[in-house]
Amino acid sequence: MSHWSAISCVLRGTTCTAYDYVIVGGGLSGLVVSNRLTEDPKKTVLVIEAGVLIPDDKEEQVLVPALIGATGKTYDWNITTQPIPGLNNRTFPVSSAKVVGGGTVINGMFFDRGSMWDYDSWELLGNEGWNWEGLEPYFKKSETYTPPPPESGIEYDPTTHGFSGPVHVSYPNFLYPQLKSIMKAWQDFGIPIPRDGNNGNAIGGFWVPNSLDPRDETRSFAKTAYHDVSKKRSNYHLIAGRQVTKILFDSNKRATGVIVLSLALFQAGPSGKPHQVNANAEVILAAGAVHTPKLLQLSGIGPAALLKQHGIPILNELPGVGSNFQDHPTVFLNYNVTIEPFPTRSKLISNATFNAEMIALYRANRTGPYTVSSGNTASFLPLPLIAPDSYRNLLDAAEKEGNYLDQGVPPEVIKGFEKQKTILLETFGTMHAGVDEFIVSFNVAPLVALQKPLSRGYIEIASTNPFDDPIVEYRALSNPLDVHIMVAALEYGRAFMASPGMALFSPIETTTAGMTAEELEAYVRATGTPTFSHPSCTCPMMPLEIGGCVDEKLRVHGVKGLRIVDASVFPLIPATHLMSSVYAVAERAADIIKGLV
Ligand SMILES: Cc1cc2nc3c(=O)[nH]c(=O)nc-3n(C[C@H](O)[C@H](O)[C@H](O)COP(=O)(O)OP(=O)(O)OC[C@H]3O[C@@H](n4cnc5c(N)ncnc54)[C@H](O)[C@@H]3O)c2cc1C
Repeated sequence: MSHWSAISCVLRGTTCTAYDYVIVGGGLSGLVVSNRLTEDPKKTVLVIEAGVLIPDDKEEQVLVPALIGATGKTYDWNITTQPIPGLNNRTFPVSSAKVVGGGTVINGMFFDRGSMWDYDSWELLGNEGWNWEGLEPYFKKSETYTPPPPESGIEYDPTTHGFSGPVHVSYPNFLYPQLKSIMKAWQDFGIPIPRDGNNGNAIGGFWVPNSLDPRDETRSFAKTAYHDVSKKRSNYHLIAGRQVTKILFDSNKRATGVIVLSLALFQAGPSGKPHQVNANAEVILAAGAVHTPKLLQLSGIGPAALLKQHGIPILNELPGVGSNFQDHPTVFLNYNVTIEPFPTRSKLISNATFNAEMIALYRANRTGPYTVSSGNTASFLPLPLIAPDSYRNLLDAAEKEGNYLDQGVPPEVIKGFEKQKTILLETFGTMHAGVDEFIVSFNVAPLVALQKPLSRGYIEIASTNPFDDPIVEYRALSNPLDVHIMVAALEYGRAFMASPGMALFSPIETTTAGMTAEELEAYVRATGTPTFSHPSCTCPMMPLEIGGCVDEKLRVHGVKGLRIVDASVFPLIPATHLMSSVYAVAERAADIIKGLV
């Protein structure tokens, strides 16, 4: 179908057989890119999302910040990891959203950015322009930032924020008072306190805003921010509840369209005819870090051995597809807080009367603890700060050791990892890289999350059935340096909890009390998790010869008319929660596709 017949088809409002751009995945990145592309009324765009479009009247659990997690697994793919040897062969649920809006519908609304080095390291891996300077304009473009009120005492840097973008970013009008005491204790303990952690200086402890609309204290997410604007445009179509099962190519390896199916049609066999949609310009993958590699592999793009194993004809051998999998492993320290502050989130849940009063307060005035989602403070700490006496030895040992990659990893992927490792180890010895996220929440529960893992996992298809879950092999803590850093982070966290600034809570360490470093390692392996809900990096933006999947214009190596715009293109996971970075990457991707970058 030509461009002009596609236009006349969308004007009739029916689902067409062809569009200029077909976008797979209506999550965070898919909704950003489709919105920006449909700014040009001459371009037609179809977004295909496997999950549902939540009706407006069913949204309270999504919109009310303190109800995060209330939808359970309703809007998730419900995949389970493979047993993880580094975590005592335990399995875990994989955080992967399945709904229009993707992760932004169910996430913790934490809205922070990494440090400059997090993004500059992407450029060092062969991606010109992908650095802090190149991304800051897109961080700004995506947000409407509402500064904290002066009486909150929170400082901010106006030069780094955007004030007219689609996503509302603000602080809740209620801040748990204990967070101020914890922030003061961080400062007294020697943790740097930058003025605004979102201005590229995300080293130390700082206040973190949320993806929160301050006009009514509700979640601001990709559906409200981007889709609700796009849907008023006649050149924008979205189909929900349908899965893309294959990308189609012509004989010149140009992506020409996709096959769309529902599970019911798939199960109906030959009588359940799949739907084919053609793309006149490009197919754009925005299916997220778990599903983008799966779809490429099903379509004949991936490691040759894997495709052969499943009898899939090789369209384009691309060893990096599904490799380089990263996330932020986490572990809690356990404390009894003898002088417990009031309120806490636990009190909200356990005290039915107080809870009823607070939800009523929120419904009536949009104030109180129900305006708070997952939190408003975090610290990102470099290795020389948390392990001043041992960091040099740890890095020297890691440099000499092997790569701890899985057996059979293709040579290109090994080369890419070695390059990443050199960059990481060099910077781990400086104050520029946050290796440990240390949170002490409003429940005064300390948690550490490893920010820059050296362990690498992978995503692989389990079969040729597109409705089968992919194999999610985390391989978390397979590299010993990761465990050493987590143990150092626990020891540092424990020293902080015993510091004078925390005495007002009188915290008493429980399970981990008195544990040696060896015992703490066993504790991490027995109780840690592989994820902070940040799966990423599985189709990295890097040159082909070092295991990359996409080039710096986000084009899939070796084929035409196919790009990736989601969290899978990060070459290295940044030391931050991922949402604002995915927004910025998707905004930049849209400008690249428009030819503006
Ligand atoms: C529970 C949870 C909590 C989180 N908390 C935070 C937080 O507090 N702060 C923060 O910064 N980040 C957080 N994140 C991370 C952040 O939300 C994600 O990094 C971000 O949403 C990733 O965007 P994406 O576009 O790559 O993928 P997604 O937003 O996941 O979108 C991908 C979409 O593609 C669809 N899809 C997949 N395969 C197909 C197919 N074959 N056909 C059609 N559609 C398909 C999926 O259903 C999904 O909707 C959290 C994530 C989760 C899941």
